[in-house]
Amino acid sequence: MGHAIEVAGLSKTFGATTAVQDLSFTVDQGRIVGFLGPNGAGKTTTLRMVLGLVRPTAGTATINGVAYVGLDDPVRTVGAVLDGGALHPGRSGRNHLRSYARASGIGDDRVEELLAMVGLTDAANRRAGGYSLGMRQRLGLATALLGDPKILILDEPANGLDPQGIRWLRDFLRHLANQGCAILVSSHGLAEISQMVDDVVVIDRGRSIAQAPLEQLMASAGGGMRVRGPDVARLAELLRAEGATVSGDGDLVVGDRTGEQIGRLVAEHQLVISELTPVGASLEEVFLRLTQSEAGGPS
Ligand SMILES: Nc1ncnc2c1ncn2[C@@H]1O[C@H](COP(=O)(O)OP(=O)(O)OP(=O)(O)O)[C@@H](O)[C@H]1O
Repeated sequence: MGHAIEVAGLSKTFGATTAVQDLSFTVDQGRIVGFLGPNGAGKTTTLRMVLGLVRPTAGTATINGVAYVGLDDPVRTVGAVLDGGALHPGRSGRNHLRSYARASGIGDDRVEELLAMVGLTDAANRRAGGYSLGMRQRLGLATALLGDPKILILDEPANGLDPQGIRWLRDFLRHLANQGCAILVSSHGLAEISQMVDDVVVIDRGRSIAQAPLEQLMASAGGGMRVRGPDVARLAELLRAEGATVSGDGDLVVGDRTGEQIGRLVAEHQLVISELTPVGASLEEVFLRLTQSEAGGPS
């Protein structure tokens, strides 16, 4: 089966500005992919190209193998929230959803189902203009999900959410992914979405600078993994034998293995360790290091 979302050699220039340059990545069913980059990196432009709102200068963006404009039933195939979900401030949350539902031939029972899913049933008759940012984000999500799409594209969904809101979003998106949804979420900060994504695509000035499962990215871009415990000397031998970078005597610092890889080796050889933790670099530092290492120019 093809990819839910596939971006291949995608580029977009606006006059002299190159917003996106030769970008390629995929999103598969059941995965949540974080699309990361500082402000102006080209995230929104990319999402808009995937959604057929901006025409690429070069390359392709497809949904289930076809361009968005060629989809038979876009509302039931892909849901998107751009701009935090634009809404009519005078309308109630329920009427907002009903108007979108009617435009797509979707019944009012689906509206009620979604209000309950995003926790807005009690606030459904209040003016959406008076909603908190978190409530507006949830109304946007509900709108995107009206057609029960299996692909979801969210531009900065965590923006402005408090920790509780971010946690709610994380659980909500994970639930959808577990049901087979493919989800692409953009963010300008890694910390905001680190708890909710499986894989990350990092872009800077329109170009991809890293693509990997989050854990792998942390292991390679961060300060490594620290291991403590009675059997670290034996573990160091084993790791060196398979070519890993290992430093330290008492505590080991392993530069290029994920926690899972080290854990497997420990289990395989029945070693005893007391601690296995990522070293030093916070998520934000990892992200800054990745984006700054590119600042010297193309390699
Ligand atoms: N319609 C447009 N006309 C001209 N330039 C544009 C247009 N849209 C985007 N750009 C430029 O393209 C670059 C990428 O912008 P884009 O909005 O895609 O970045 P972003 O990563 O989404 O950033 P942000 O998080 O700030 O929205 C920026 O330099 C921006 O000024």
